[in-house]
Amino acid sequence: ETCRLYIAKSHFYRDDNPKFGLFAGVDFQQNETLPNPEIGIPLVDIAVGNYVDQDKFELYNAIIQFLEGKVWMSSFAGMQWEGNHTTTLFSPGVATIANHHSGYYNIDWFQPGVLLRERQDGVVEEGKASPGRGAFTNYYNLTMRAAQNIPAGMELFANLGDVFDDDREDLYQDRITRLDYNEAEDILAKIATFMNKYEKEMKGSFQQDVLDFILDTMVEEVGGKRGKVLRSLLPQTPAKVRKAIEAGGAFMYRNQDLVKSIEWLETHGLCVDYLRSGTSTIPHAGRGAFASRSFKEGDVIAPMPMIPILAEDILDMFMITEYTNEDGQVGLTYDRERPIGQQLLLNYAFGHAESSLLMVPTSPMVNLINHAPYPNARILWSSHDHVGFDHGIHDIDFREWNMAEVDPQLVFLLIADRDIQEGEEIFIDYGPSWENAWQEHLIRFDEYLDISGDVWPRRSEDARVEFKNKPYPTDIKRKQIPYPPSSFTACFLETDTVADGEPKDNAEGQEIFQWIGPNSYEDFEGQSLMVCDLQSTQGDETSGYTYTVLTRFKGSPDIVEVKGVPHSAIILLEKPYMSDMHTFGAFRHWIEIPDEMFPQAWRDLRP
Ligand SMILES: C[S@@+](CC[C@H](N)C(=O)[O-])C[C@H]1O[C@@H](n2cnc3c(N)ncnc32)[C@H](O)[C@@H]1O
Repeated sequence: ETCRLYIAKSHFYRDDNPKFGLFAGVDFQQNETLPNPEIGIPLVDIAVGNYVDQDKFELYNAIIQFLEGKVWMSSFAGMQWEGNHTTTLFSPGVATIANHHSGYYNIDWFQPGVLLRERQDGVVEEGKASPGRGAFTNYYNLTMRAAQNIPAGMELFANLGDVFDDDREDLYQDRITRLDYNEAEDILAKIATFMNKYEKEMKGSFQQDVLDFILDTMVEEVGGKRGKVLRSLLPQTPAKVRKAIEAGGAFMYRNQDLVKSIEWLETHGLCVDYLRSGTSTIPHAGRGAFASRSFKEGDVIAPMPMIPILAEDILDMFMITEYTNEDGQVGLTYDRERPIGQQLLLNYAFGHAESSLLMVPTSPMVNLINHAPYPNARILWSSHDHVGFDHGIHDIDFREWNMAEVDPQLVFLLIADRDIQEGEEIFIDYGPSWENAWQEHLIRFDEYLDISGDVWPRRSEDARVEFKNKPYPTDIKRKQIPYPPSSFTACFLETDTVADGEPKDNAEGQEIFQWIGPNSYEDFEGQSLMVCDLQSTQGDETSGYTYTVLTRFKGSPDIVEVKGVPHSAIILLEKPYMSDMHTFGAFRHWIEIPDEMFPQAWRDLRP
């Protein structure tokens, strides 16, 4: 069977910083989505502000800085309204294990996949309570796509976004960046056109003279150190110019070692493409991971590189109050006396009762693996050097790991515990403490049923199904609230001023704008999502519905009107702290690492 994604030693691998990377096992065409749509877990209001004690501050600060390198902007998954302060997105799989290259990227987010997702059958039932409500994430279908044609064997590098690159400008001052390469590609293209055109007239060494002249002139034009950098990125002989064009440009020509052969990946890498997502076969468990091929007992189903979280209580959540100091700056107070729960990420983390260390898996689909008391798979510490594993770390207290410099290499292997058929759901044993916690949760849930009955408030996802093809109600005097009480409408808005001759203000004196995009569903981005209030609707079933909406543009206090917003650009989302995962009493427990494999040096809580 073909393996579409491998983990192997990265282009950035160094003996003192053994990084692994993600590689394409097949060709991907530009804009093609990468396999294995993932879940996203919102991290809501995680902050050092949780920990005012000075002795803890440093550790928690280090944890947060480390995590910041692993998370994404919440708007990529349309989850920016989960909380009021700082929400970030953790998405395992491709988004987390692909490295970043300052000079290049070949994958980036395909945002509409999650923003316009439809309900996944059987995960939760509309209007019905379930002990699983709020215990697993409701963000799924997160995919990345090829930003260019990617040949089989190539390492994948993610686009961290222009904002991120701008922030990093200082950091890159001595490095070659994407912008340098872009410039080099432009020059190379011009050189190639010129040389093609005059190839016949230019004999022998004359070609070289002309190339030298072009390079000298261009470098002079750019000037200084950057000019020299640019020259170093460009092929220096006519023959090399031809080769660079064949290789796909200046970057690809200089970095041919980024493309490995499939034989190399098979020998030096591990496949991370043997699991698929689906609705779990266990009631109330949410989604699950299913085998996409058969396994023999003892086979590696997937390697599981783990992200460490050095203190479990960083996931505690508290009531937050805003205050304004004398200088008018707004700050947040985390009220440690008023805990309100724990981050959803806790349910995806592996831990041990005698330790405050948690670890979250990062490879594709493995976060979907559910618990069964008689499982078909188990975890082991990896001894595969393909994924750069450091066993020395077992002997060091985790609070002394040097995370600022080196990513700790913690890798489990998921092993088949018996023969497994293609299509079977994969289970591991989450351990007795998890099982006990779940049983206690079921008892509390029965009490909930006694008091509240088997009902659950409607959610935006329910309404998304209802209004897929039918117009949203826009009656301003709404006697009845047409949407679930926890939800609000948001619109993908790119706008322009109205055409000449049309009214520029409405009856309320609000400025009017015209909706201009994004024109295709593929281009919808979380960044352009704005809270919007639907005022009126035009059109019909055949022509399609459009809406006039009120909104506020980012950073402006004024309400404005936008007309011509199509039905497909409107989405229902949950208000801050109102989605299922914020439910008070929702199930929270980490997955237990078997005692015999949990290192002694990490047991900081041992009595
Ligand atoms: C690591 S996640 C597994 C993926 C999760 N099912 C999802 O849809 O994202 C762990 C969570 O899955 C659910 N879960 C896993 N095994 C379960 C089981 N045997 N019974 C009920 N819920 C289970 C619980 O909510 C648990 O906290």
